[in-house]
Amino acid sequence: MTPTPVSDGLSDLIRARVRDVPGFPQEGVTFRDITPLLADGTAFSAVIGHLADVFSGAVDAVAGIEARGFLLAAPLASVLGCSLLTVRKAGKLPPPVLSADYQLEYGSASIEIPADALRPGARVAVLDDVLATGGTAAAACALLERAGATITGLGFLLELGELGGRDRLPGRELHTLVTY
Ligand SMILES: O=P(O)(O)OC[C@H]1O[C@H](OP(=O)(O)OP(=O)(O)O)[C@H](O)[C@@H]1O
Ligand SMILES: Nc1ncnc2[nH]cnc12
Repeated sequence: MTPTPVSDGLSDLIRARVRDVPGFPQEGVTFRDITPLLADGTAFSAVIGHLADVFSGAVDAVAGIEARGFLLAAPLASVLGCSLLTVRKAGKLPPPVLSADYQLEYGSASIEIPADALRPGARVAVLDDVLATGGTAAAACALLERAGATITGLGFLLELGELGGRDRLPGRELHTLVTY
């Protein structure tokens, strides 16, 4: 993949458009709300353009993690002209599925993909809005690898550094646009 530094302008724009909400969804958590960024077409296009530069020519599929990961993965797959794969919360997909359980910063959950989602060796980029504890992304990578994927790298709009998500993803190529 192309090493693609995030420009100061893009980094500043993202920070300006992310709203911090202390105490949501529970005491002790500061929620990073990306909806103002999504509402700014210039900022959102710049984010997708940056991710396209990072993953251009390096992937066969982009996997987005439900729900907010879809918001990045779908436009990115469209720009790259590659497959879009949706990694869904449990119970949404018809069988046969592959599943993985994981812990969140505020709860636990399961994700699923269709059992025949990928051809063996497919090069996959995993996309999500936030890297927090890394549990979701680690589970998604494990699940996709069970389905035959080669994980090219992971892309995140935001990384919450103090939650140590990187440590759950050793040896993975991580691309985060802004770190808090
Ligand atoms: O690094 P982690 O600690 O695993 O947390 C990151 C995940 O948490 C959020 O999803 P959430 O499960 O809140 O779902 P949503 O996208 O449907 O809002 C976020 O969109 C990531 O998927
Ligand atoms: N603090 C946070 N803000 C937004 N999304 C999150 N996903 C996990 N932790 C989060």
